This record gives sequence, structure tokens and C-alpha cells, in this order.
Amino acid sequence: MTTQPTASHFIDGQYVEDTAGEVIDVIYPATGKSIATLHAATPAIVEQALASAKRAQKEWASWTATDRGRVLRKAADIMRERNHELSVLETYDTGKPYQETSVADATSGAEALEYFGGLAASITGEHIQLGEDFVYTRREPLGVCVGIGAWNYPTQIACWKAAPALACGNAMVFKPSEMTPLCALKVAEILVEAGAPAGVYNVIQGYGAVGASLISDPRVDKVSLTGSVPTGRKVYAAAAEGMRHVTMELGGKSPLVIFDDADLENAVSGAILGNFYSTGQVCSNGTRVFVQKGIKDAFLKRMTERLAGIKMGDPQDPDVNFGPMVSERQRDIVEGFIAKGNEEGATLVTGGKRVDGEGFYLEATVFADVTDGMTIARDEIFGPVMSVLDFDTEEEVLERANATEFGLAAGVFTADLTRAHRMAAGFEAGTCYINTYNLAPVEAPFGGSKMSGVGRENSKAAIEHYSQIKGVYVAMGEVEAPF
Ligand SMILES: NC(=O)c1ccc[n+]([C@@H]2O[C@H](COP(=O)([O-])OP(=O)(O)OC[C@H]3O[C@@H](n4cnc5c(N)ncnc54)[C@H](O)[C@@H]3O)[C@@H](O)[C@H]2O)c1
Repeated sequence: MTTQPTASHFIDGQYVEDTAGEVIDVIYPATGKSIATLHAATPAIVEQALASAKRAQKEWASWTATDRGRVLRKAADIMRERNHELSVLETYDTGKPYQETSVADATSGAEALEYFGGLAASITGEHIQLGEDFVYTRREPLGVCVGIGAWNYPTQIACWKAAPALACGNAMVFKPSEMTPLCALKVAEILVEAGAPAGVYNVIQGYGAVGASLISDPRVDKVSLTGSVPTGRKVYAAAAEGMRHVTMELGGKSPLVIFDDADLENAVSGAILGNFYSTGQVCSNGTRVFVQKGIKDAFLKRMTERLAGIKMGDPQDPDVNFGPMVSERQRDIVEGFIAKGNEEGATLVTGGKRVDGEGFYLEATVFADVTDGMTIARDEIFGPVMSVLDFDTEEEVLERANATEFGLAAGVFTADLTRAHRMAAGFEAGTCYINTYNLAPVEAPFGGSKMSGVGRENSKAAIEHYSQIKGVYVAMGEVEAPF
């Protein structure tokens, strides 16, 4: 398959290039070799994209919501038909195994397009009777939305932002992560093929500076970022200057609590999904695994046995279930955390080493005897590193689970259902799991509290974040004035 796109950007319904932009070398993480060369957007490209979105938005918003929804649902169908080719590309872009990308990326994107396509026509205002007078509300689009993506789920992130934005009648300029710039271009192509007017969804490439230049433009009404907390702080502050709406999907250091009475096999499966899926590069990962003392030895033994089922290798091979890290830099960062874990006295149970040879492979790593103050228990690592912490009581573990600035996700494994619901109510996190971990169906809200975010993606809740209410007062009688 050709990984070099026709051009770097997709604006106003077509591919556009400007070779004056800074070079973006796209590296296949499994080999460390270049698979495409793109260029960051120049100011002229940014201008073209915003002008196109501004113009197209008016037309798009004038369509009936049913017609807009039909385009999104058609785009979902096209994505599903092309799932194989889109998944292969996602694997080249990110290094995630095809075994994952073929079921979790374009498929999740298609679900978002289908869901919000179906919802579009039911996005309505309401009628409020006030005696003879009345107020009606109109739920209107915000205008031009900017989407900025992280590198771990490029297709999914592009669609999770495009689908609700477009369903509400907005236009979008999306900037993928400079690490994984390829897949969003395909989403843009597909939307146009499905009938979206040119300019409704534009993709431009670039590093942080391009993202920053989009946010400060007066034509922009909203910014939706998926990224780290430090970037979120900057983007939120820049958006505040222009009083722009925001959605912030940021990082986490989520707790996963396993009580003695939990089903061991399911708890181990949940901890695997919450630490090693996508080689640990998932924002909602439950990387602080609190294990009650009575089940600790059995948990570690079974976890070690199950990790023997990892098959590392060429991520395009459908039998491979564990890919490389996204980049050399990211692997270096994660190795730094592993060194800290060793230095600070955690017990290395398994893994901990890079894999020699080409590509950015790193072993799945488990630390036990981790304490709350250790660096690996406090900082987001964003790699395949699980920290196992011991605990005695429910009260104690809830307090420790919440003792973090992050609040993206949290999970509990227990056979005691009342305790499970008490824990879910007590967790300071936007997305909670009982007896499972890391599922993100489009029907359910996804997002964080505390430093992990503002707003929600997916579900009907996302509509609130891509639209605004206008109240219209209608008088039926004479106007009374004091003089
Ligand atoms: N909550 C979620 O839904 C979610 C999902 C995936 C990843 N994440 C988080 O993303 C992080 C990993 O992704 P990353 O390394 O790409 O994050 P990052 O914060 O480094 O970059 C995210 C995006 O922001 C852009 N950017 C950087 N500086 C900017 C600025 N000043 N103005 C505007 N844009 C700017 C980058 O170019 C990139 O496109 C982790 O912290 C992870 O937890 C969160």
C-alpha cells in the first residue's frame, strides 16, 4: 500500500500542498524507517483552511439535519467497506497491531459517524409557554471548530470530533498529531465522497505552532483537543482569550481497584486491557492497579502467566498482539520511568527492557510493591508499564485512588455489587468501570474530570459541546413600558 498521501493537507474538498512548510517525516514505528514526507501548514495554508471552513459552515448549517445525518451515515458505510485498508494505514501511522486497528479504529470512527448521523435530526430546541407569551429555543451550531489530535488513535480521534461537530452544523479544521498525520486525511476524503460540501471538514498538518495559530484566529468558535495536560493548559488559556468553547480530552493516571472477592481471571483481563492494549498508549489506562492484599500473590502470578501470551512482532501480521511504541522518543521517556521505578524501590516483576533490533519495541512491564509517592505511581507514563499497589480496606483505597490531580477514568473489580456502586460514586473520575475496563462505546459519555478534562465526547452529551442554545421570546400582546 502507498503510505505517501497525494499531498499534506485536505482543504475545500481537495488535496493541497505547500512545500515551504516544515518537513514532517512519518516514521513506521515497527521499523524506524520513513514511510511518508509531509509539510507543516504555512500561514497561507492555515488561512485557506479557515476561510474554506468559514464559508462552508454557512451552507452546511442551512441543510436539514436529516440531510446532514445522511452524509455522516454514508461516510460510516464507506469507512466500514474500507476497514481493511484504513486499518493497515492506521497500523503504519501508529505501529499498533492490525489485530487491534482492524476492530478498534476505523470501526470506532464509523460508529461515531453513524451514531451522530442518526442523532442529527433529533437535535432540536424546545417550547416554553409563559401565559400567552412563549419562548422557543433554537439549538444552533457554534460555527468553525478546530480539532487537535493526539497520536494514539488518529482515525478515532478525527471521527469522534468530526461526527458531533458536523451533526450540529459546524465546520471543522482538524490538525492531527505530527506523529501520525496520515489517517485523518482519509477521513476527510471519505466525508467528501459521502456528500459533505467542500470545506466542511479540512485537515491541515503541523506541529504545536500550527495548532496554536488556529486557536487564536477570530474565525474560530471552538477548540477540541485530545492531548496531554501541559498542552491542554496552553490550549485552554489561548481559547479563553477569545472566549472560545473548549473540549479538553487530556491525560490520566487512573486507578483500577481489585478486591479480594473479584473474579481473578476477569480482573487480570481488565488489568491487561487497562495497561497493555495499544502498548499502553491509552489515555484512560488504569495504570495504578490497587490489589487487595489477600489476592495480590495470585494476581501477580496469573498476570505473569497471561503476559506469556504476548506476541510481539510485525504489527501488520494479524497474529501479533503487541506492537512497538509510537516513536523512539516515547520509548526513551518510558524507559526513563522504568529506571525511576527501579531506583525508587519498586519490585520489577516482569519486563522492563527494550527489545533489540529495528523498531521501538519495549517489553510489557509490571512493577509490584509500588507506593503512592513513587514517580511511577504519580506521573502519566503512556507506555506498557503497570504499577501494582497493595491495599487493605475500601475506605483507604478510595482515598488513595482519588489522591491525584487527574480524573479521567477509574475501575473496580469486586463480586460485591453494592460496594462496586459505592466505589463508582466515590471515584473522582469522568469515566468509571465496574468489572471491566477501557471500553468506550459511542453511546456512552467519555471524558475526564479534574486536570483530565473539560466536556465530554460521544453520547448525547457531546451535542451540548458542539452547539449553543438561543432563546427567542415571543410576545402575543401589547408592550408595557414605565413611561
Ligand atoms: N482523554 C483522551 O481522550 C485522550 C485520548 C488520547 C490521548 N490523550 C492524551 O494525549 C497525550 C499523548 O498525546 P500527545 O503526546 O500527542 O499529546 P500532546 O499534548 O503532546 O499533543 C497533542 C496535540 O496538541 C498539539 N499541540 C502541542 N502544543 C500545542 C499548542 N501550544 N497549541 C495547540 N496545539 C498544540 C500537538 O501538535 C498534537 O497534535 C497523553 O497525555 C494522553 O493521555 C488523551
